[in-house]
Amino acid sequence: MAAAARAASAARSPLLVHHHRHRLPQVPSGGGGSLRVGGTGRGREEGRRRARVGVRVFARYSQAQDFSTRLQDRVGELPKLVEDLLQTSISTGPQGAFRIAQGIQAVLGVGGEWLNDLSKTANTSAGIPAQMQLGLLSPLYLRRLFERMGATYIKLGQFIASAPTLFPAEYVEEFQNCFDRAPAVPYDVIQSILCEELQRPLDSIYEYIDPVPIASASIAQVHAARLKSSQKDVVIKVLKPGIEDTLVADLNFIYVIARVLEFLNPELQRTSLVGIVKDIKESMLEEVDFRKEAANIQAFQGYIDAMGFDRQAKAPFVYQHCSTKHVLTMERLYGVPLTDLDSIRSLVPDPELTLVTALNVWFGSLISCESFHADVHAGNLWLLRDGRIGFIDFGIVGRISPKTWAAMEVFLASFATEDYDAMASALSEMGATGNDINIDEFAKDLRKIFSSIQDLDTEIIVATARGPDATAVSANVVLDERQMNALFLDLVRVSESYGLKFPREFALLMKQLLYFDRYTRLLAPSMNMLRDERINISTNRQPRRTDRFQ
Ligand SMILES: Nc1ncnc2c1ncn2[C@@H]1O[C@H](COP(=O)(O)OP(=O)(O)OP(=O)(O)O)[C@@H](O)[C@H]1O
Repeated sequence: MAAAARAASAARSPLLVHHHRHRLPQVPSGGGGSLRVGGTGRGREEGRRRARVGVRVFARYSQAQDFSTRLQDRVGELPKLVEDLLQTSISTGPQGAFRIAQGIQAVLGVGGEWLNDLSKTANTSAGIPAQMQLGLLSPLYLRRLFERMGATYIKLGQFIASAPTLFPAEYVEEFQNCFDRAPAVPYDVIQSILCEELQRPLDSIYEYIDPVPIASASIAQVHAARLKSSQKDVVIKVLKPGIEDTLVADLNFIYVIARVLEFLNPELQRTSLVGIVKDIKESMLEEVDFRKEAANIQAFQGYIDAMGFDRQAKAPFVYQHCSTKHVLTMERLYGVPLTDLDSIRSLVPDPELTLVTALNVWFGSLISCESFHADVHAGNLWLLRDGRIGFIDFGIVGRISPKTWAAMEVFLASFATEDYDAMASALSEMGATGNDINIDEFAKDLRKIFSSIQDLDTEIIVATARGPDATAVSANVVLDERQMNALFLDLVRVSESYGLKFPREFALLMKQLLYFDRYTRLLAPSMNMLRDERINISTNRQPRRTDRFQ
């Protein structure tokens, strides 16, 4: 029987490779005798039942043995792990314990919501709905938990939403809704942060500061102000108090979890979990360093000037003398979002040219600027009162490698000409993992996905044309964004089913293109953004005057 059990168990579990080294456990045998598989009638049945029990017990035992063997193999790495964890907890300080307490509170809060929702479904015959089955790990409840946990997790949620190549589609979709609005910090607190950061009396720098913020998100709060010296209108972006410590404590906590998980399960090293966490940590800490944002703004303005785009576009001027790591004072831009068609019509005679300009400036930055603006949602891309395009919020920027951009260009050209074979080849090039890909089949699947675009956007245009009222317009815009995201997720899902794995920069780029696609449907419905000869996507572009666009 032992041999039979071992053979049966080995066939099921790949973990049993080492089992010849271990003694078999004592299997409970009921009547005291040894297990028998053979025999007749009830006896044979009983024998089989016991054998099954034996196999299960054996498999569990084997897994435990296997686990401990793997741990033993890694004992040598233990000192490094302990040292790493110690250093991390020292750099976290007492804030760590405070955040754990807040975390428990958040888990209890969302746990209560889950139980409440669960009790509502208890009277129905359908059982627990699929979206609740994973408890607090279900996308909806995890998103709510992240929102309660504040800045780090909201940013993490936004990272998940922008990385369909790394996370499951349900989570990517749900985290699109990650709400980044937070209660405003009282003005007297903001005032004391400003005094401390700028090291001078505020009335020597600013003529006035509006105590009511223009915006308050999880990380920063923005106030309108006027400079004393030049009487220029500015905005002051202030990092909220305690945000950096919270971020460090949270990211250290996430790092510790990732490090321990990887120690316990070396398989995870292949998914480079710790590497991903390190990258997230780095990019988040960059976002709270406004000197980086200031540098991004200045690099972008430098690119605008160098390319002769200064009459078409601008980024806000940064006032260095009243900016620090945690305070960013910049020129106040006045304008309307690119989705506000009525206001745009009142500012420029031809909204289509506005869009052409925005596209040329942005596409040009992909190759001619050290980084590109990677968050061109309508709140960050404005038509200014003087007819120029204003780019704001350079907290998230991307950098694209020449290899990805080369494949991306072929991808965009094939998209414009609806050449799905070329698109399949370009995507295979970009996400290549060495697998053989059936390009014909892949191309057919891509055609199916992209043929849905046309229907989806017509709705938006009709709704906008008929509804002069702004709320109707924006309601449609939200719907549009979700559909576009779904489309992109489809693209990633189908590509992955062919074994492709895209770099994150591809997802970042696609997301921006989907925003631009939306603006195109709204501002220039008859224009094909990828085929229009006024729009220069190619890397062979030469710097030139672009006055003809406006
Ligand atoms: N230079 C500027 N001129 C005018 N308004 C500005 C300027 N910069 C920021 N704002 C206003 O402040 C808001 C928030 O600024 P910003 O986007 O930089 O902060 P954020 O915390 O990254 O916000 P979000 O996450 O919503 O993008 C903007 O949506 C805009 O209304």
